Amino acid sequence: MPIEEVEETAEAIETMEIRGAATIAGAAAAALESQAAASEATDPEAFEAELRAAARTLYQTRPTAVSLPNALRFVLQDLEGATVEELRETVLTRTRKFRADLEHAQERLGRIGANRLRDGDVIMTHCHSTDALATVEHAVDAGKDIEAIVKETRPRNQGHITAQRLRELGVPVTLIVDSAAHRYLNDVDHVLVGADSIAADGSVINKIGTSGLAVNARDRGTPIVVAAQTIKLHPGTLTGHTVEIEMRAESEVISKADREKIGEITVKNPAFDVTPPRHVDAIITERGQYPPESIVSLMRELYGDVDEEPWAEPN
Ligand SMILES: O=P(O)(O)OC[C@H]1O[C@H](OP(=O)(O)O)[C@H](O)[C@@H]1O
Repeated sequence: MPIEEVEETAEAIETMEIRGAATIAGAAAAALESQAAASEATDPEAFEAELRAAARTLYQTRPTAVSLPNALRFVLQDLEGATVEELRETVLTRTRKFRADLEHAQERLGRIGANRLRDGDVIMTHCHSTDALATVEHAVDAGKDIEAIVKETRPRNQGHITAQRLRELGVPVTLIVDSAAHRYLNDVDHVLVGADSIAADGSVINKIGTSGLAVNARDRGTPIVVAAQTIKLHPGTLTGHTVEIEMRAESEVISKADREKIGEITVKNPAFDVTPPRHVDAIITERGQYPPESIVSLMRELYGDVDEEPWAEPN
């Protein structure tokens, strides 16, 4: 049985109290760290079984952001240690490293992404991405004036979080409903979004509405830039796996009362969509800027072919 803190983290990820691909990964690593620190296992097998159970609880929360399994894999792959204490030390060292790397990567990605933004540029955002905002923060720190048109991002309105963070950076914000994006793209220099997963062919899996925005941006000739640390690279897609798109509750889209008033309808609420590489101009990572079609080389270098899940129950 995982400790209470792991259960609480899993619940918070599921209900989106903890959300955003990078934040989810950091929280999952922190939960594994707590599990390892609190474990009272007396033999290595029991300790590893506890960690695997904790990882499974975290893994089952949301299916699309690959940063979550990438975090779990970083911590649990090929665990080394002959005693519980050695194993605990390995896990604690890895979880701390993972969390520190996460912060450094975002900082570095931000510095690289800021090079694309020029003084006076207007960006359009979709959803709330800490990686995307890191690029704006670095541009602002470098003294550039940036303005933002922020899509509200139905149904959960994460655009409000983006608007608030941008205001904290002193960036002037215009909030629009999602369907107004095409109208305002003429005023925009870059569409700037994050990612939950990036597939080997360079497809970007991000908040529902990203692919439509990218099509509109192409129509208007506005570049679309994706800010995504390398923990968003989905190594399973190297071996033919597809990225599962999370379907969320109907209640996020329509209230029970409204639904009953309308009569018999089907409601669908996919949380993400897939933007093909031809609609993406650049993917900014902490390792540099990549055309989407060449991201596969970075994926292979960093992850190789990953097929196993180190948190699976042993046969
Ligand atoms: O890792 P960072 O850049 O913060 O966020 C990446 C992505 O995670 C979010 O998903 P959700 O709101 O958790 O469904 C958005 O789709 C956002 O673009």
